[in-house]
Amino acid sequence: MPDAPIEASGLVRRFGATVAVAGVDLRVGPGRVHGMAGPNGAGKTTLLAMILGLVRPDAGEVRLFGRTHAADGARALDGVGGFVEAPAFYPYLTGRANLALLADLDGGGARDRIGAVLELAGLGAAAGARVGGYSVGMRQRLGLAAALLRDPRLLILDEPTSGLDPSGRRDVRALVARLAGEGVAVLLSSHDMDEVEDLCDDVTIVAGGRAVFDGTLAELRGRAPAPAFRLATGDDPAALALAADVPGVTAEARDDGLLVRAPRERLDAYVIALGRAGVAVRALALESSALRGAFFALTEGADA
Ligand SMILES: Nc1ncnc2c1ncn2[C@@H]1O[C@H](COP(=O)(O)OP(=O)(O)OP(=O)(O)O)[C@@H](O)[C@H]1O
Repeated sequence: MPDAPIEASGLVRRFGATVAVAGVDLRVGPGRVHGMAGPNGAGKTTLLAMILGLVRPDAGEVRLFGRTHAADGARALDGVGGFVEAPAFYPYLTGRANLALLADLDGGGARDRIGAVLELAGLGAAAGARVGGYSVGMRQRLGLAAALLRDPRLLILDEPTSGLDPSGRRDVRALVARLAGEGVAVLLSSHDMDEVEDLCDDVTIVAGGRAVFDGTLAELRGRAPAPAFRLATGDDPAALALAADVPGVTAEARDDGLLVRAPRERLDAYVIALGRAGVAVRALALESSALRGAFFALTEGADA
């Protein structure tokens, strides 16, 4: 069996008295999109930085396609592209010139790929403008273009859609899905469980420097509590009483209506029961998705 794009075990990293990462294992297979989610300060960026060889672990080992930073030096990053935190560029140079500098450092065929990666990242039109004038989203796109210059088989992205507007997020998600379809392994961190749900095959949820969940998206869904909905009716006390009669549905009164927890098919039964009982449904909106519920259940109370 060929070596996995990422095989990391027992990773630990301290900063003074702070234990940023307290013993994490991670495996990412080819063509998989692996999400790393967790609250602020959970240790996501430190983990990605250790995997990219930017931060040295106090304990544990990272193997990228079987190579280690300690034994293989810069060669450990052959076939690996990515960035942690916001990607940095020269503001007085154009996007294209910044990529040309990086391509010269990388060598190989990187120079020939500049035009193509600018297009892929949706920056074709802005390639000739100085980076100093770029928006946060455009810098993010340039970071992605830079990561793609290396024609990676493994892409490591720290919050790649932060700072992007909805259409930018959609573009980046489509690009990640397309690359994964071509066999590229992608490890990305995200605060957005909807994005993780949309994009990822596998998920590691980190809290307080530990992996509190590591598995497939389907397994995470299996652990998820029922989603929550906000419900406004013509008669909340009657609706509350009716909820007790529908199996699988729980409801509680809130200042602005009711909060109802139920799997979707049970929710349908409840809404039909409300109609039959003459209770008007004025508004029904998703408050928290099942996956967000799982995220909160796993990370609440963790020392993050
Ligand atoms: N260079 C550093 N020096 C000191 N402490 C650090 C350093 N880098 C990270 N930390 C600390 O390590 C912990 C984990 O930080 P990290 O940035 O890895 O978390 P994160 O999950 O990426 O958070 P966020 O979602 O806010 O980006 C935090 O308590 C942070 O303050």
